Amino acid sequence: MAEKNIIPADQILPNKLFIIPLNGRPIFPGIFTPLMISGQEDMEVVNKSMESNGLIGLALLKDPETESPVGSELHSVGTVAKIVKRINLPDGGMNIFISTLKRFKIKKFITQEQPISAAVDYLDDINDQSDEVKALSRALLTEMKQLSENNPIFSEEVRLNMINIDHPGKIADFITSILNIKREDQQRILETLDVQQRMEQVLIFIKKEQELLSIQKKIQQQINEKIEKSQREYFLKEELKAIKKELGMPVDAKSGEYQRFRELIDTLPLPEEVRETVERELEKFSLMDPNASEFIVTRNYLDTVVSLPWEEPKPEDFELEKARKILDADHYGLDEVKERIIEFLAVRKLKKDTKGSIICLVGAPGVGKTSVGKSIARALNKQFFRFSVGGMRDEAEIKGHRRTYVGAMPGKIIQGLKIVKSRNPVFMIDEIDKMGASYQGDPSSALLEVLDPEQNVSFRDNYLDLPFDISTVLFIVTANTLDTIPRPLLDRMEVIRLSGYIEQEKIAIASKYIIPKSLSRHGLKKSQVRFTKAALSGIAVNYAREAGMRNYEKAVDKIHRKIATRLVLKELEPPVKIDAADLEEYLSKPIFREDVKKQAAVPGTAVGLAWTNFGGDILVIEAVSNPGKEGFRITGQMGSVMQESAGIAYTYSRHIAGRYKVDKSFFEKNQIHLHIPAGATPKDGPSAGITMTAALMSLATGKKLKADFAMTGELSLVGNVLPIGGLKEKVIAARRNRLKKIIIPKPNERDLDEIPEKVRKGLSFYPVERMEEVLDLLLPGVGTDGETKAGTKSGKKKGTP
Ligand SMILES: Nc1ncnc2c1ncn2[C@@H]1O[C@H](COP(=O)(O)OP(=O)(O)OP(=O)(O)O)[C@@H](O)[C@H]1O
Repeated sequence: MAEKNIIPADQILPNKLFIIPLNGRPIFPGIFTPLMISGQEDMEVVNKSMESNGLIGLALLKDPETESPVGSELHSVGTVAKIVKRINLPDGGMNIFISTLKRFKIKKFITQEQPISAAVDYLDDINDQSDEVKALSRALLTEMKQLSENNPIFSEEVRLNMINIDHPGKIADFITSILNIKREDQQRILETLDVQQRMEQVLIFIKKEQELLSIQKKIQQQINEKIEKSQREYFLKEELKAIKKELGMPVDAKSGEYQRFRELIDTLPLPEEVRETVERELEKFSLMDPNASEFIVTRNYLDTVVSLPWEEPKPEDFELEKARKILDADHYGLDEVKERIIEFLAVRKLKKDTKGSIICLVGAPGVGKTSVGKSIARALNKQFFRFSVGGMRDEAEIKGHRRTYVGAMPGKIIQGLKIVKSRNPVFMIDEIDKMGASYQGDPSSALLEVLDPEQNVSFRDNYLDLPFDISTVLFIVTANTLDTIPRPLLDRMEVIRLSGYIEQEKIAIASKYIIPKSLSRHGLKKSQVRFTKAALSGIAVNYAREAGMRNYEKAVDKIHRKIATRLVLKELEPPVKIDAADLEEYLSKPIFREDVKKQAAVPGTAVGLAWTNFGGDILVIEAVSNPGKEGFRITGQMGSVMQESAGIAYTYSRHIAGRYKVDKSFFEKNQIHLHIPAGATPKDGPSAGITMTAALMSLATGKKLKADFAMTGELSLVGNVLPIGGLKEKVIAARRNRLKKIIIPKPNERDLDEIPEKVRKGLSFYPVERMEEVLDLLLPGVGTDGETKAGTKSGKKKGTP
């Protein structure tokens, strides 16, 4: 205790002190710090005190802005300091190092004006030994430690300093002096002599500081994260760019695309008008924001333009012999078709000018139109592209939409060229006979533009809006019938007919082409399945009696599918033999069981031959009578021409009835009903005239017509038999249905030459000029002699026995 009161001689503190006003913050006792002295009066104070004891008083100005302060403007509690070192600065100022010793309180000013001097009392800490103070100082130290750990401002040195301070009051003083607190608060702490109170105040400030610090940290962290993220992205992007550059890849999507377009436009042989437009578009593209919707539109447009085959096509190079071989290899029969195609190709080779050639392949579904088209492409060594215009109502499908429409696309022609990447491909346009028209324009006129050699040199697609020469494209169009093809289109085409197959041909096509193709489609080997000839013929007769091969192909596929399943399930052992008797098991009951001859075995029925979109077909016409009022009724979806034809048949039958021993009142006392079964299929045309008359006459006479006969021919009102179309198809149909005797109009006799020998074989043809001749053949001996024979020279059997 005695030791504590011993004070070093140089620290015996005087009652009177010169005072230096501080405008910053108060300086607490127990601190060693530099202090800048700039005012003249203050320097004088320093000098004076240096000459005596070296002690000065430091007191805080109440208002930091005070210019030349007087004593009363100072806080009354200050700190006495010992000047340790004085350094005079070259600019006339002064820097002193001071060690602060103790608090004082101004009792009275000796001089109010500067240099201010005052009589002072020194103040001691009070209440600094209690347990609370000890606890508080521990708490202070802990808090401070935490604070300094989280904040680099409180350096290591400061931390050490604190640990070495043993006096509780000094700990509080030291912490206050380094905390970031307002000067007034600091002054208040300076004035607090009760150590416990002082410490409590300081603790609050530490807490505030900690809060501040944690907020600061949070902000700092957020900023760091943001910076880090953007920096990270930036660096990654830069790195990616560098990698791409190294690999020679485009550096960003847009510039990559731009570069690609640029290179292509520079190298492609574009016509002048095209080049100008494309350059303009590319310029626009380069200035566009990649996120703008227009950007995609322009990019797609440029992409379409540069993807088109602008290069002049190489001259056609094919050998006729080779072409023939390819056609032969791909197709069975079709000799006439192949011949026509070879002729067409020969002219092409001689003429060198390949512009404006259009082949139109007409025939029933499945007769091989598509496959012939593909074969032509193969023979000419050209790309093949096929699209259908069936049901098309909008000309934009052919000519494209204007680019102003959302989702606009080029038409089929340009799309096709883009796909085949060749200027002289074969384009097959299917179902040209089924094109529609609507308010969206007439696709047939657009097609005319495409096909017309005068116009297609500079074909202009709406989307592209640039001329493109498509005259080097070889167009092949297909149709089931020529009737509905617009005349101007038809005039420009070279029509080649495929007329359908007879049983023998179907069997040959099936075994050579359809079955091998179907086998490989079903993963079967040739050695695993064997069809007998009877089976092949059974399919043709009972399941696929139409002109083409479609249903035949489907039937074969069905059989193969089932075989494949059974082989996998090990229900069958290869090789599997398919005979006629097995067909029902694989294909269920036959579709065509009923024999035509049986259908037509009652009076009032007659077998006609028809020619529809599905090829040639047979037509059984039925008539019945009911006693009652006279009348005539027709059913069976007849078109208007056919209805007229029926009317003529009725009138003419009535007219000649008397000559065939028909009761005079038969037509007056009976209602006659004429019907064509398969009523769901629309039928039209005049060629059933003689058949309807034959049916009515059979009804009227009550006699069956002679079996085995089929017929076709238009009937005029006075009984002449007029020529018809599609004879070949009709004959094929008759043969398919095993009808051997065919009555045809005499003028059609010349068409018989077109019918291949193998089709005609075994058939008899009866060319006729008059209806009476027909009836002579079908109802022999019924007509009154003399009258019926009138004018008959023909009606004789003609054909190959
Ligand atoms: N003479 C033939 N020689 C070889 N295979 C043929 C012959 N005729 C038709 N085929 C085959 O018959 C199937 C049907 O022919 P394709 O698809 O060419 O008929 P299509 O006339 O184009 O029919 P659609 O009018 O329905 O398009 C094909 O598998 C085809 O190879």
